[in-house]
Order: sequence, then structure tokens, then C-alpha cells
Amino acid sequence: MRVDVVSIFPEYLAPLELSLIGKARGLGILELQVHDLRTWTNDVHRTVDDTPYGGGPGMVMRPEPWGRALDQVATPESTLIVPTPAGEPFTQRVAHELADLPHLIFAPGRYEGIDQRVLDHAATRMNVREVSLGDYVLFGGEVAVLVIVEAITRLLPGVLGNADSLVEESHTGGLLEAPMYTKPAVWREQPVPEILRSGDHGRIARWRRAQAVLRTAERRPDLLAAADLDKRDLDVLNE
Ligand SMILES: NC(=O)c1ccno1
Repeated sequence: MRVDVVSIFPEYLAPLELSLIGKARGLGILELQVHDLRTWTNDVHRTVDDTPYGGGPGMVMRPEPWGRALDQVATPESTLIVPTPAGEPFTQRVAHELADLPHLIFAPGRYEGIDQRVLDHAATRMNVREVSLGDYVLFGGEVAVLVIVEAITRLLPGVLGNADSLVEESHTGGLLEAPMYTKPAVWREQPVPEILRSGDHGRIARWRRAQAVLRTAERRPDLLAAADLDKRDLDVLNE
């Protein structure tokens, strides 16, 4: 997978050189380049914003630099990802969809956002997805890019040492993951649930599933409706 990020704060994306994302880049699993939007300005002040038509507070990102940036970076295989509070919810399902694509271009906006014509023009030549991390507003989209790139990269084959880690985690199969424990067996007078030390893998799997169902029902009943529950799950909920 190739990822390009265009930002007026490229240094914000430095964490993409670290840890498992940095490892994925080193292994060639992820090809990633960060660009400074001001590269595509053509005035002495390297201007990227202006006042909004129709009035109102703040500034809007001008279309010209973005247009020239996308002209240079985009290919016929590109998908443009625009982090915005006005976007579709970014979920694990969306992360899997994006992880299957060949080329993502991230356009994190600043100020009051990017001139809408940039997105409309881009949509004439590539898929455009406006995505939201949640119902809150950030100073800009760069933090959202870090989150989205991490969520996608960990799904790429060869990045996680043990692909089984993806099977039991939250939101896989529509449920929240069960609580996890490690040594010591007792900590501050709190024992690890006995079943997890039984060695009975069938009972352990059933216990974890039951815990996931109960935790999801308690914390995210909205997810339960879409989850693929079996009769045993329903029995757990009705106990
Ligand atoms: N909620 C969001 O994803 C977001 C992106 C930029 N500002 O807020």
C-alpha cells in the first residue's frame, strides 16, 4: 500500500516514522510520503488560506495549492481521504475497506476546512471519502491521519507478528473484546478468573465470548444489534 499525506504541518506526521508503522515502512509493506502543501503555493508568502465567501469567522484553505498538489500526487488508483467532523464515522469496518486499497492520499484540513471545490473536483477523477473519528472538532486533520494510518497499517499482512491478534480484538465480529489478564495469578488480592487458568480451551473460548457479549451489551448496545449473535450468546444475555 502507498500513502501520501499533504499537510501544512508535515512535522505533525513525524510519529509515522516510529514503532510498527516505521517497521512496516522499512519492510516495504507500507510506502508513505508526507508533503508540505506550501510546496504548491506560488506567492512569496506561500499563502494557503483566505476569508470565507458569505462571511463568517476563520479562514478557508484555498483550492489552488490543493489542486496542484493532487495533480502531482494522485494516480488513477488513488482514494482521497479527508478527515472532518462532517464525515462518515471511521470504524474498524472502514479501516478494513481502506486497508484493501492500493493508494490513499490524506488531505488533513486546517482553519475552517478546505474549499469544497477541491473535493468536488477530486471526485471527478478519484474516490473521495470524508471520514470522522467522532463527534468532536480538532484543530486540524493531522491527528486524525495518525489514527487512521495506524488503524489501517496494523491490518496489512506481515505487520503484526501474530495475525491471530486481529481475530479476538474489539470490533472484530461486531463485539467488544473480553477482559485480558496476565501474571501474577493474584494481584492486590484480586485473582485472575479461575477458568482462564483451567487449561480447558473450549470453556475459555466460551467464557471470553460471553464476556464480550455482556461487555458489548453494557457499553455499546448499538453494536449488539449488528453483531452476529448465536443462541448461546442470546442465552448469556437472558441469564
Ligand atoms: N472529528 C474528526 O474526525 C475531525 C477531523 C478534524 N477535526 O475533527
